[in-house]
Amino acid sequence: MVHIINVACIQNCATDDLQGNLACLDDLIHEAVHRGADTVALPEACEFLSDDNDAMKAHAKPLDDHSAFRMLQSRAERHRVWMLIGSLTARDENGLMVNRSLLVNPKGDLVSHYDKIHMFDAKVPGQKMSRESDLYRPGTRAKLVSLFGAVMGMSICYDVRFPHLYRSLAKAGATILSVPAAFMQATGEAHWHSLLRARAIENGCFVIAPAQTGHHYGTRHSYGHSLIVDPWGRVIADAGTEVGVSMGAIDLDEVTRARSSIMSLNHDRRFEPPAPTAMQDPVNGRCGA
Ligand SMILES: O=C(O)CNC(=O)[C@H](CS)NC(=O)CCC(=O)C(=O)O
Repeated sequence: MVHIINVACIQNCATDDLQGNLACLDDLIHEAVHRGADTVALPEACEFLSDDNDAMKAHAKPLDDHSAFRMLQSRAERHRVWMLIGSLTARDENGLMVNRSLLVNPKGDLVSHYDKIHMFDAKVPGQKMSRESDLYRPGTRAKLVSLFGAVMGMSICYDVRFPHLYRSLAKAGATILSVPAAFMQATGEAHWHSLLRARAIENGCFVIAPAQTGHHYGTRHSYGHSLIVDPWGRVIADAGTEVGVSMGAIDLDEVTRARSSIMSLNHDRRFEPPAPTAMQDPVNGRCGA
């Protein structure tokens, strides 16, 4: 097993200009390879974002007819790198739209994919209501993949708010967790670093989180700050807010070090859930008068 993996997080700002987005990604991938990356990680929805649902639907293609997928796959092969395509807007075997994360090996073969499980249906102040579930068919299975002999658990963006997903990935053997994202500016400022560091610390895992940044359209801004976090919770790469590439060396011995010091991953205990209390306000969890 390789112990050091040189990961590049690509940080871009997708719009509804597919060719422009792909040209930008192509340049950034080139830069990442030039800087010594053996693994290149791209954000969620890295190839296309539009506020027009009809444009999203028209863009969503099955993988065998997906020009962005074909282009990125060819770059993995050309540069002989592993590529985590954080996600593409695609269609499944039944023609339903999925927010799909893909791992491509250095030969250009698609090794595995993961469909985002948790749909971002949210009302953030100052933003239009987000209803991801209007467009996408949510995934129903968690996925592990092998990367240089390390086990990586896949996820996407809003999934980061559901810690039991990562617990199950770590329990099943993951030592790296991928969380590609297009996190909102407002929620990113409040939550992004904390959520990612918590997932790393509580599971003794590296977290790789390539993210989108900047102004996409209308009122939509992404937070940026693509992060790589080590299993002790140290941020080893933070891309800030510019479009670009940030690099981090993943030393898998850090997983052993963190887990042999704090063994919380092995200290889970079964317990009875608390009985619901009639006295509690179901919304705020406060005791009734
Ligand atoms: O729309 C697409 O096609 C791609 N999907 C996304 O960008 C998704 C749904 S809008 N974004 C998030 O999950 C942000 C989560 C977030 O910001 C939070 O949890 O605070």
